[in-house]
Amino acid sequence: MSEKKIQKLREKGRLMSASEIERTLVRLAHEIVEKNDGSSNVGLVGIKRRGVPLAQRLGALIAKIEKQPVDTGVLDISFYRDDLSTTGVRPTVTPGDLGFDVTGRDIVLMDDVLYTGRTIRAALDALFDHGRPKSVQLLVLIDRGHRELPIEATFVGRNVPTSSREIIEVKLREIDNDEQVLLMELVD
Ligand SMILES: O=P(O)(O)OC[C@H]1O[C@H](OP(=O)(O)OP(=O)(O)O)[C@H](O)[C@@H]1O
Ligand SMILES: O=c1cc[nH]c(=O)[nH]1
Repeated sequence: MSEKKIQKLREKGRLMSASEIERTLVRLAHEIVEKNDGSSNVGLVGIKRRGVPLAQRLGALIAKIEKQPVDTGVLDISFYRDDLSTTGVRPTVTPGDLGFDVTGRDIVLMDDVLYTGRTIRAALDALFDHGRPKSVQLLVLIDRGHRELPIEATFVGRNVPTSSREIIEVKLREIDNDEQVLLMELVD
């Protein structure tokens, strides 16, 4: 969960190309099916924004593997973030439409980058306002370390050890009109 400050960034290198992202998602789709003994009770939930295309793509891949559709939903955590002002009046949270009933389901929550874990903490709050899943697993395309909360991913596209001056930029064609993962560095 980054602070939206203007920061100068320099590209250090490309971590994943479009085809590497695609191959990684194929592997992750197989891992989800293997861990859940199929997909009949699985529901995929993408955290807005870049978790959403990941959930849609994994849904399509799993449907192809298992030959049955997979429920896929969207979680908007904007009102659940702990970086909202603590002095002002907090908005009353009304969960938006996730897309399907999560109660009793094996939910695979997903996002592009896992860093401090604060986005996922907020997402779990938001998810449980929608219902009570049987289990929640976490999938991230990139785990860059630096956790501030006891959160770990069940499925990881790639582990990328980073320094605190580095930033991972995931670009997905549905949102960014580009498809790659870049390692960036803050410039003083
Ligand atoms: O583990 P955390 O420290 O919470 O960081 C991970 C989050 O940071 C990014 O979102 P960001 O808030 O930067 O917004 P973005 O979707 O506009 O990139 C990323 O998409 C994750 O959701
Ligand atoms: O490096 C980071 C950290 C949090 N979120 C990102 O998208 N990249």
